[in-house]
Amino acid sequence: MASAEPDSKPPFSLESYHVSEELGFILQDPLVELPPYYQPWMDIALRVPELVHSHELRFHINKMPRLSSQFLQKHRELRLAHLALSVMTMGYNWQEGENNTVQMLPRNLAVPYWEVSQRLGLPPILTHADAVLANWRKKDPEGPFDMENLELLFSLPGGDSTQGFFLVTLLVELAAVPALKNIPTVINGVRCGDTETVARALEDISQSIQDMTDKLKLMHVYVEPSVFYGIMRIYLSGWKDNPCMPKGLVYEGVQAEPMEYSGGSAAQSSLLQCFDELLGVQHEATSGAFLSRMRNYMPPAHKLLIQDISLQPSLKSFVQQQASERLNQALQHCVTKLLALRNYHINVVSCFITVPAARARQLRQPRTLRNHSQVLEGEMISRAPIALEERGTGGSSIMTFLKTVRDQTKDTLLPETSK
Ligand code: HEM
Repeated sequence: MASAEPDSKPPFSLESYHVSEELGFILQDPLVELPPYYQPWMDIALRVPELVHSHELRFHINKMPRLSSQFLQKHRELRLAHLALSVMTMGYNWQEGENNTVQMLPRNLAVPYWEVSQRLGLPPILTHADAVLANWRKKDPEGPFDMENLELLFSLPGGDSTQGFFLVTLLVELAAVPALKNIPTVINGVRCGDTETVARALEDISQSIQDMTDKLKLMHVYVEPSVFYGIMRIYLSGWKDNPCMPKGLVYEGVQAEPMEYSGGSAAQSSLLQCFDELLGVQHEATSGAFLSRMRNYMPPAHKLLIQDISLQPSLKSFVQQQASERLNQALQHCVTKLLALRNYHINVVSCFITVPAARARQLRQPRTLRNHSQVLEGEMISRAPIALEERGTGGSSIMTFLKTVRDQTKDTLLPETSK
C-alpha cells in the first residue's frame, strides 16, 4: 500500500544483502585458489572438459581422496570450493550422455559437497551463483571488465562457446548494477512521497535494463548455437523433472534416498525477480511457482533481498496516486524495457534451443543430402539429450513458461499504454 506520509523506518539499503556497489550480485574478486590441502579437488576440477572428453573423469573422481570441508573458512573459499565441486559433479554425472548417467555420487565428492552447500545455503548442484557469479577473473587486474579481459576459472565441455555463454551472462549481470543501486532510491522515494526522485531513479533503471538487453545480444557473437545445444547444455542439466533421471541422484554418505535438484539456469539470477517485485509484476500460478523455487538456488542474502522488496509499499499504487505525468511515463518506460528484455530473451532461447531442437528432430529422419559443414553441425546437434528438447535446464517447459512470464509483465503496464 502506498503512502505519501514521511516514514520513520531506517532507509532501505542494499548493505546487508551481499550486493556490491561496483558489481551487484557478482562475487567480488573471486579467489582462484583454495588452501593447498584441497589441491586434489582443484587438479581435477580444472581439467573437467579434457577428462570428460577422454572419458576419464569418473575414474579420477572415484579415486580422489576424501577431504574434510572444515579447513574452508571464508565465504569466498566456500564459493570457490562449491564451484569446483559443482563442475566435477556435472561432469561426473553427464560424462557418458543422457543414457548413461549415474545413480550415485561417490561419498568422497558427495559428503564435502553437501557440507559446503549447507554452509553457503546453496543446493548441491551447479547454480548460476557458481557458474556465472563466482567463476571469473580479469586477465589484467587493472584492465576493464569486458569480454577480452575476462576469463572463466572453471569450464565445462564446449570450448569457446561455453566460455562465451558464462561471460556474456556475467556482463548482463554487470549491466544491471545501476538498476540494482536505484532500487533503494525508488523504495525510499515512495516511502517519503518524493515523486521527482522516484521518477529519476526509474529512468535510470530503464536505461540499465536496456543495457542488459544490449549485452544479451552478445550471445550471438560469442556462442555457437549448435555447440551450446549439442555439447554444452547437458552439463547444466539437473536431476529434477528430468525424464532421464526420474528418481534423482543419491549423494552417498549424505542420505540413502535420492535427491532431486534442478540444473543451472539464469532463471536463478536474482535480477529480474527484484525488478518484478519492485514494479509489481505478478506471476501466474505455475510459472510463479517455478520462479519462487528458483529462489532456493540463489545465495540466501539475494533471495532475502527479493523478499524484502516484495514487502515494501506498492510502487504502482504510489504512481497512480501521484498523478504525475513524468512519474507515470517513467514507470511505463521501465516495464516496457523489462518486457523488451524478456521478448529478446525469448528470441535468444528460440535461436539456441528451439531451432536446434527442430533440426535435431529433422536429423533423426531418414538421411537427406548434406554438405560438409551441415554434417559437422548435424553431428553436434544430434548429440544433444532428447529428454531436454522441450525443457529448460531448470526443468521448465520452455516456451509456455517464458511467454506466460512475458505476458504477465505486459499486464503490469498501466492501462493507457497497454491498449
Ligand atoms: C543462450 C542464452 C540463454 C538461453 C538459451 C536461456 C534459456 C533459458 C530457458 C530455457 C529458461 C527457462 C527456465 C529453465 O528451465 O531454465 C530461461 C529462463 C530465464 N532466463 Fe535465460 N537463457 C539464456 C540467457 C540468459 C541470460 C544471459 C539471462 C540474464 C541474466 C537470462 C535470464 C533468464 C531469466 C531471468 C529466466 C526466468 C524467466 C524470466 O524471468 O523471464 N537468460 N532461460
